Amino acid sequence: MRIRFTKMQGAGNDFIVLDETRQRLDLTPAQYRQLADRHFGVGADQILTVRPSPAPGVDFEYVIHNADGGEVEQCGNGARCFARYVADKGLTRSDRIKVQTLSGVIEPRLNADGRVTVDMGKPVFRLEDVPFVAAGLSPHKEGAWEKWHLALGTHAESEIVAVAVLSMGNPHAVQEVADVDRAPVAKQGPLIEHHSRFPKRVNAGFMQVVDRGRIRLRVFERGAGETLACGTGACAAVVAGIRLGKLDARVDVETRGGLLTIEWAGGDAPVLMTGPAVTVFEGEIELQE
Ligand SMILES: N[C@@H](CCC[C@H](N)C(=O)O)C(=O)O
Repeated sequence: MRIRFTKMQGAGNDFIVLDETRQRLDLTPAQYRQLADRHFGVGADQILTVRPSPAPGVDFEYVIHNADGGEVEQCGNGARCFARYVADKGLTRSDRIKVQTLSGVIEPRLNADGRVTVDMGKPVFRLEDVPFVAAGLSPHKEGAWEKWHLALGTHAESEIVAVAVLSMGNPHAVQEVADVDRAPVAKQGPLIEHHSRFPKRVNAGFMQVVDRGRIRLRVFERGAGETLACGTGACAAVVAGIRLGKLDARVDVETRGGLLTIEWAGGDAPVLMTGPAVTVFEGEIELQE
C-alpha cells in the first residue's frame, strides 16, 4: 500500500502526520513501526493521524502512535503540529480548534508569531486519580507535594530515585537533577519506563531548575526513547516544579531541540504550552502489508 504523509517537527520532536479525514488507512502496529523507522522508513518519534470530528462541539479527532507502534493518550508537541497541519491543509478556517484525544479534549490556537499555544487541560496528581500507577508506592513528603522513591535495577546494584508522578493525559515520572547534561538518561530512562510500579509504562523526565522561571529538561519517552523535546513532559516537569515550590507560574523550558513556554496557575487551572510547529517535507511511502 502506498500512502502520502507530511513530516513535521516541534522543538525537534519529530512526527509523521497522516490525513484520515476522508478515508481510514487502518494501519497495523507493524506499519506504524515501519513509518517511524529511521533506517527503513521515514523516521519519527510519533505518528499523528487526523480524523474527522467524532462528536458535536469538537473539530477533529487526534490519534497518536509512538515509534514502537503503540497508541497513546496524549502528545503535546504533536498537538501544535496537528493544529499547524489542519490550518495549512485548509481542513479548518479557524485559528482556534477543539481536538479530541484519547485522554480528553485539548484546544490548540495559532498565534500571530507562528507559534502555537495549546490548552492541555488540567494535570492530575492525586495518587488515586493517576490511572497508570500500581498500588504500593510510598510517597515521601517534600514541600507541598510528594515524591515517590523508586528502586531501579537488581537487588545487588539497586539505585533509589525520587520522582514526582503525574498525568498530563499520559503518565510522567519527573526527577530533579543538578546538571541535565550529565543526567543518566540512557541508563535510568529504560528502567523507569519499564518499572513494575507503572503497568502501562511511563515517560521519564530529568529536570534541572535554572531559576524560578527557567528549567532545562530531557525526557526519555515511553515507546520512543530520548527525544529532543517532549511537550507533555515539559508540562509535567513545570507542574511538578510548581507543586514542589521551586518554580513560578510561567516557565521557559529549554530542551535539546528548542524552547517551550509553560504556564500553570495551579489547582484545576489548565496547563498552557506554547512553542514552534514546523513542516519539514511531504512524501509518499510504500508500506509492507
Ligand atoms: N512527544 C510527546 C509525547 C508522546 C507520547 C509519549 N511518548 C507517551 O507514550 O506518553 C509530547 O510532546 O508530549
